[in-house]
Amino acid sequence: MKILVTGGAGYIGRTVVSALADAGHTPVILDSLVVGRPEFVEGQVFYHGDIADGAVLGRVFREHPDLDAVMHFAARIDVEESTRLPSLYYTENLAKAQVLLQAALAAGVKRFLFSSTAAVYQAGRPGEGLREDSPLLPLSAYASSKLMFERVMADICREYGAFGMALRYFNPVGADPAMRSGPFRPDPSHLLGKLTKLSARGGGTFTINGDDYETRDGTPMRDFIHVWDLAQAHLAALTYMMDSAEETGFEVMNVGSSVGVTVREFVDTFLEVSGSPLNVVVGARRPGDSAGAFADTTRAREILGWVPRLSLRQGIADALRWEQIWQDRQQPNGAK
Ligand SMILES: NC(=O)c1ccc[n+]([C@@H]2O[C@H](COP(=O)([O-])OP(=O)(O)OC[C@H]3O[C@@H](n4cnc5c(N)ncnc54)[C@H](O)[C@@H]3O)[C@@H](O)[C@H]2O)c1
Ligand SMILES: O=c1ccn([C@@H]2O[C@H](COP(=O)(O)OP(=O)(O)O[C@H]3O[C@H](CO)[C@H](O)[C@H](O)[C@H]3O)[C@@H](O)[C@H]2O)c(=O)[nH]1
Repeated sequence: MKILVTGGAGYIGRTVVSALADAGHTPVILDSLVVGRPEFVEGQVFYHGDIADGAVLGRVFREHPDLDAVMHFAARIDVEESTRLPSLYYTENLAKAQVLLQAALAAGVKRFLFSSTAAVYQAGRPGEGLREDSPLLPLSAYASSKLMFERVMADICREYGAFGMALRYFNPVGADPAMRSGPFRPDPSHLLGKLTKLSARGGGTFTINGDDYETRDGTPMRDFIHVWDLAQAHLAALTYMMDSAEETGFEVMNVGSSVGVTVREFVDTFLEVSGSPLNVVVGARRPGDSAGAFADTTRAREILGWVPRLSLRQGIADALRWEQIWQDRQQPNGAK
């Protein structure tokens, strides 16, 4: 199958591009490189442009009249930034996504897969997994823009007789196990990114943001999903949409490991896997943080036949290995 992958020069999109190619599909990447990396599109079918640029979209759909589906990853993803610049997030993640969706439908591409997020949910009850019908409470413009586009998609897919799916990712970790892609931001704010950078520097102090939450050790809980398992969920979703050939529909599905891991447990696992001599301290809560929860992935298991296979330890190990490779690639003359 031939798939248009927006955001295919980014972390998750590029990893899915590799998974698609490994499975014998043909990815066509559309990315503005506003964040994504030119290295990730070398050797790929690549269109450099914005997802809402009519001229670029015209070229993509004219030159690839045989596209079977769109996988839409392109977005702004910084939660904190979205609280400062909500208009940017509604433009990029909602308004532009609608332009892309309608261009795809007008070109006759009737299967559309969208990257949504667990950030749309209200924090769960301790010990209970979040289901797709659990209460929603997006706390940032980022999360709201994702939830709003889910709804736009549901309505427009029905109007056009198309099939849409939104995958709500929990916390992706790791890298392509074949090391073709991985996290690349120089100054990551998320948990594993920060730990990995400290470890690469040979040590330092890591601060746990609060230990007075209602969890088993007081630190927030998250559900970490290996990015390669996440990529496999996209393949399963693609097969499912193709098999539903004549159907109009819209499905929402959680993609997580179904295992709740606290920040403290995560840090301990990281220290074991990396062997890094980090100094771990407890600081204040991060504003806007929640006690968190984990995914109930019954729907993805039953409907897509998808189950995660890779452990958190492997996610951490792959992230560490990727960090080394990525740093070396950024220093082509061997200078460090
Ligand atoms: N990384 C996570 O933790 C996470 C969690 C939940 C959901 N998601 C979702 O997964 C998707 C991919 O995330 P990621 O981590 O790979 O992010 P990323 O920033 O690495 O990749 C996003 C890509 O989209 C491109 N892009 C952004 N705006 C564009 C535009 N207007 N036109 C064309 N290209 C544009 C960027 O250049 C980049 O290559 C996003 O939709 C994100 O909301 C990510
Ligand atoms: O130095 C740090 C960094 C993080 N944390 C804690 O680790 C947990 C996880 O934080 P992340 O920033 O890694 O991830 P979030 O669960 O906050 O989720 C956000 O980042 C995710 C990517 O990791 C997704 O993008 C998601 O949509 C977005 O809400 C939080 O309790 C956070 O406070 C620390 O204790 N210390």
